[in-house]
Amino acid sequence: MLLEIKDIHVHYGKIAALKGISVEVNEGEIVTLIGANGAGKTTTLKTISGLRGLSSGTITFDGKDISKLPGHKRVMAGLGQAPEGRGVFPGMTVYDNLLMGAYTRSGDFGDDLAEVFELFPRLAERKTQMGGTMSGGEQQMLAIGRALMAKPKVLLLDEPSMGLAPLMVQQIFSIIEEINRRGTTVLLVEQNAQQALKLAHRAYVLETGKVVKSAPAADLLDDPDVQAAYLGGGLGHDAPPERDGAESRDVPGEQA
Ligand SMILES: Nc1ncnc2c1ncn2[C@@H]1O[C@H](COP(=O)(O)OP(=O)(O)OP(=O)(O)O)[C@@H](O)[C@H]1O
Repeated sequence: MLLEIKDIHVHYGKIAALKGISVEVNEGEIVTLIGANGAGKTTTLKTISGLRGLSSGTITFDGKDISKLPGHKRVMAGLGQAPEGRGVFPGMTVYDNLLMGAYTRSGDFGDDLAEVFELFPRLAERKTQMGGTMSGGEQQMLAIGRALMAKPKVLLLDEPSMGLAPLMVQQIFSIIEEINRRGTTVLLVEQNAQQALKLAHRAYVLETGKVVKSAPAADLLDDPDVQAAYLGGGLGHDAPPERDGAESRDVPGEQA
């Protein structure tokens, strides 16, 4: 197992946000955490990346206990993050934003930059544009591209679909699938349960700081409780996900 979160408890002051969450991520998987607002999804991700401290429990990554490691050392160990709200540096160019993602590395990263531009042709076109003037979807691409520049083993994604038009959500999700196909493990937090369950291999459902279900994502798409609570009251799903990623490299230039 590549990443194991075991029985973590996290507090904001006296408020218990996570009450014993356990999540496992195997190498090569896309795992998603879904749940209502306030369930603890973002807090789980922040705790894994080191932005929040634990009250108890352990986080093991690549065989090592990283529970007490500072955030930048977790990035160096191979945990990359595209945070909620994207965190793009608004006054820096797209190119410089991407270089910031490689700050933990030494040596040549030209090949990685070329790969990011291949995955996101839009970023290549807009290299010299200021990050803050990019559209919402483009900023999401930039945040993911920047995280990839650290060459992560696991990519942590916090609500990449937030605020984006459906077509842009499709594009971002097909690129995430392609990134995974090329070898990066993904832990995805999503409000958009339908899309997340179509993309992921396995999923955990969080409610008020606890895991209430975990199963293969396809099973949860068919689960009546999950449909009622998170999938628009049983609208169900349509076509199965594209798993070959064939279309993800020549994404048409849509605005969010
Ligand atoms: N900085 C904070 N201070 C106090 N309480 C917080 C803070 N951040 C989160 N919480 C609380 O912790 C709980 C979990 O929040 P979290 O943001 O992890 O949920 P979430 O599942 O990601 O929700 P959303 O989908 O709305 O982002 C909520 O009750 C929230 O109010």
